[in-house]
Amino acid sequence: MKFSTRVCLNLSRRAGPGKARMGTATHITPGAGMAMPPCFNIKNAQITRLNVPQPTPSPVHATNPQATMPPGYKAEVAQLNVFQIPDRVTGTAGDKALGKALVDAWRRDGIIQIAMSNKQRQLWEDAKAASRRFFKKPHAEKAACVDSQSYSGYIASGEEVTDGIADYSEIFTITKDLDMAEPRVRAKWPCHGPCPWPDIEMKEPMTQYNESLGVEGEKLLQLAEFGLGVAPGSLTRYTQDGWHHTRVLRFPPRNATNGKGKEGRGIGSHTDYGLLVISAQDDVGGLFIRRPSQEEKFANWEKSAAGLKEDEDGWVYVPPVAGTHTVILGDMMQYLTRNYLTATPHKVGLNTRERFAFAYFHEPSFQAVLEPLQGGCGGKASQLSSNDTEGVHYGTHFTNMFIRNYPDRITTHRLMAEDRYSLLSRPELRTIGALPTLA
Ligand SMILES: O=C(O)CCC(=O)C(=O)O
Ligand SMILES: [Fe+2]
Repeated sequence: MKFSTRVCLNLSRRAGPGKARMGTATHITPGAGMAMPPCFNIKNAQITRLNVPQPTPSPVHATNPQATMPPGYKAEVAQLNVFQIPDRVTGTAGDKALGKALVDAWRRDGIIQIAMSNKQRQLWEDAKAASRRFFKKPHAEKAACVDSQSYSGYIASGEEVTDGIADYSEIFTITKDLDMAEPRVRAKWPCHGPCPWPDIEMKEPMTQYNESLGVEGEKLLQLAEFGLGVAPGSLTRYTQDGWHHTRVLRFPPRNATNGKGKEGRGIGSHTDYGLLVISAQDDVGGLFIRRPSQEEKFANWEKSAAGLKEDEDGWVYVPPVAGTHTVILGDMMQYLTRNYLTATPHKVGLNTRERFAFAYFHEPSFQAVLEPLQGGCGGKASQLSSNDTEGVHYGTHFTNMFIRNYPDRITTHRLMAEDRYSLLSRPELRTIGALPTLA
């Protein structure tokens, strides 16, 4: 069987692996015309004393955040602190206090909000302009952006399925962009291959924005290590050559869909699969999350959490705040911390206007075999399931997710036809493990 690297066919489906839940916000109401984001409340005072830089001023998108909530949804409205992340994390007292504040906020709210630097803000504007340009292209041109070896490329509205229902999101996925001569591509590693960029106008700004988020993701992991009380490197050892990837997203207005999904639903409830999800949204509004809860248990790497509590109460709406990224947690963070930090269930509703967003996934290496952290976590990490003795191979978790999400995509057919899946158990695909003893 022959495969071209680019084809004009895309039948992807997101059948399932988990998504679901949300966080709480903290509590300063931004006033109309306020120049600073609603930042630093109680913890703030403490952070300021420790010389953590203040956030750059950025206006909130809406003077009434509630007003941006998609119609037909009922949820509490989050009012999140905006944390300022330093240019470098070196282990100062300020870094340690900030790490603790971030971990506390994730445990309480399931989500944090961080200020973009001026540079990042420019990169986000450029990436957003490129996204708008791309999604305006004729369908055939977008649909040609598919690759038979990687899961990078275009997914039309209604093609991805979460928990059995089509999502209305239109997506361009960017995984590690590896050319055909790259040894892992030549060795036919699952999911490894080129990104089928439509043009340089898309490639350049997206690549630059993603690289900047990669730096942010590493700093957040370093800070999280302090906050968790584990040895430096306990998390970042897994992200050498991390399998970071991005979903560039467009959501149609609720009254202009193609009828394949469910009225008003953008993406169904799910958790994402790696360490951190750093997101930016425009001023339209659509994201909901669930706060961590003792009552809501899930382990998406074992059993799909897709659809979790989707139509139940308890959701928190995350209104757009200009000049900020939000950061939620993925399955591997939950696994590593044995439920001390839990993956954040979330979902997206359709609004009256089209909405553009980015979700950047800061991930372990494809080759990483993760094992739960030893120590730290305030001594409160819990038992994982009894069959957890071998750790989790991230590359297998990722491949399983994408096969399940896109069973009809050319990439899945080729992976199966060439028996690439069996390579996942080879030692050369499992070269990054946990240190024998940590902390
Ligand atoms: O649109 C958003 O804000 C989030 C998108 C999302 O959850 C995803 O792409 O997995
Ligand atoms: Fe997500």
